[in-house]
Amino acid sequence: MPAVAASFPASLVLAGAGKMGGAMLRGWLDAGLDPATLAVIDPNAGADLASLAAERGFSLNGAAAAPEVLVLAIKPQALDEATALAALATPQTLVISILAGKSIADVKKRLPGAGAIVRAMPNLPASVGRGMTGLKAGAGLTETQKKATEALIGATGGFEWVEDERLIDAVTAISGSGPAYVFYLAECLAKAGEALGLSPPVAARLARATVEGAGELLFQSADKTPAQLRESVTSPGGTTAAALEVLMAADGLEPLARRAAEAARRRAQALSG
Ligand SMILES: NC(=O)C1=CN([C@@H]2O[C@H](COP(=O)(O)OP(=O)(O)OC[C@H]3O[C@@H](n4cnc5c(N)ncnc54)[C@H](O)[C@@H]3O)[C@@H](O)[C@H]2O)C=CC1
Ligand SMILES: O=C(O)[C@@H]1CCC=N1
Repeated sequence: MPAVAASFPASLVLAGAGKMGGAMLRGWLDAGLDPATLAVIDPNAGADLASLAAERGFSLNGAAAAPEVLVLAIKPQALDEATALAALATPQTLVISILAGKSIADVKKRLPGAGAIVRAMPNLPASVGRGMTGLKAGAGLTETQKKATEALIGATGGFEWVEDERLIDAVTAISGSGPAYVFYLAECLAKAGEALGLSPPVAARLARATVEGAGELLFQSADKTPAQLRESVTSPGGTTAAALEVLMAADGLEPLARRAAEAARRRAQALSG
C-alpha cells in the first residue's frame, strides 16, 4: 500500500499492546509500516509481543521520545495511572486515543501537553485488515495529522469521521463491540444445533463456517444489502421463513439488538470522566 505508507508518521509510539493495540500493531506491520519508526510500550508485554518485536524490528519498552503520533490503547480505567505517558505528548504530538468512553477532554486532562487529539473507536478485525473505526477530530488537528490518522487507521480497514463526539459512543456500541455480538451468534447457533441433536463439534463447525461464509459473502457483495442477501436465502413458505418469523417477531432480534446497543452506549458514557 504505497499511498498509505507514504503518509505514515515518521515516529509512532503505541502505548498498550493488548488485544486491540496488538491487533492494530499487526495491521500496521502488514500494511508496510517501517518498524524502525515504531516504539511499543507495554509493561505487561508477553513472550509473543517480544518475539514479534525481535522478528520485525520495532522497539519494545525501550526509551521512547515524544513521537509524531502517540496511539493510546490502554484500558480506560488505566488512564489515571498512566502518568508516564504524559511526557510523550508534546505540542507536536498527535494523540490517537481508542479508549472506550473517554472523551477528548478526558484525554487532554491527563495528557495536557498534547498538540491535537483524535478519538478513535476501532474494532478487533483490524488485525486482519478488515477493521472499522469511528473517528472524531479534536481541536487544532492539522491536515498532515489528519492524513497520518487516516494512514494508520486506513491500514487496518475502513473508517468514518463523525462530527458529534457523542456519536463515538454509538460507534462503540455498534462496530467497536459488534464483533463480539457476531461471535456470540456463532456460539448461540452452535448451541441450537446441539439442541437439535448435532454433536457439539459438528454443531460448532457448522455455526462457525456459517458465520464465516455469510460474512465473506456480505464482503464480496458490495452491490447488495444485507436484506437482499437474506431474501436470497429465504424461500417463500420454506425453512428460513419459519426461523425468521421467530427472529423478526415484535420481541425478536431487532429490539434485542437495540437494547444491547443501548446498554453498550450507557456503559461507554459511564466510563467517561
Ligand atoms: N478489545 C477490543 O475489541 C477493543 C478495545 N478498545 C479499547 O482499547 C483499549 C484496550 O483494550 P484491550 O486491548 O481490549 O485491553 P487489554 O487489557 O488487552 O490491553 C491493554 C494493554 O495496556 C497495557 N497497559 C496498561 N497500562 C499501561 C501503561 N501505562 N502504558 C502502556 N501500556 C499499558 C496492558 O499491559 C495491556 O497489555 C481499551 O481502552 C478499550 O476500550 C476499543 C475498541 C475495541
Ligand atoms: O468492551 C469494551 O469496553 C471494548 C470497547 C469496544 C470493544 N471492547
